[in-house]
Amino acid sequence: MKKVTIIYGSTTGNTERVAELLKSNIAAEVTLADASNADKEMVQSADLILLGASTWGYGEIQDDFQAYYDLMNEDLLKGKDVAVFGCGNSDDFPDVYCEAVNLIKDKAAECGANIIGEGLKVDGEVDDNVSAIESFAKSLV
Ligand SMILES: Cc1cc2nc3c(=O)[nH]c(=O)nc-3n(C[C@H](O)[C@H](O)[C@H](O)COP(=O)(O)O)c2cc1C
Repeated sequence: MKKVTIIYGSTTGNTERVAELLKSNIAAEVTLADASNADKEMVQSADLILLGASTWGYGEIQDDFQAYYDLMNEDLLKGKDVAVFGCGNSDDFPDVYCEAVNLIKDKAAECGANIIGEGLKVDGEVDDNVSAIESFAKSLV
């Protein structure tokens, strides 16, 4: 069975909930970790890594994930398959909607990761996006 590691940053719990829904819907052995508890081994041992964060401030990466983002490098990610996800709000922040997802994807690509798909952006309430989250999960493995 494939090994998938999901690393997320979430302030009010929305991206955490998305990460849990992804875990439930991916047919793989899944390790789930908050970015503040993530370690190198869980990335090295995974066939696919999902990196997720919400966007705060004005187009900024959620705080816990920002610290992880700063540590992302070639040594960690070169040649690894990576997909990205995150929560945001397009009504209130149309110009920087889910910008964290874009920033994480760009940094992972710069670090030599193979980016899988466009990623998943969850707009507003998680409950309104469950079927899109399930479809994204199923598209990955
Ligand atoms: C002060 C504040 C700033 C925010 N800034 C952005 C933003 O720049 N872009 C965006 O798409 N969403 C923004 N949001 C919406 C959050 O990303 C959204 O509520 C998200 O679901 C939070 O996810 P979390 O609970 O995983 O942290 C902001 C929300 C607040 C309250």
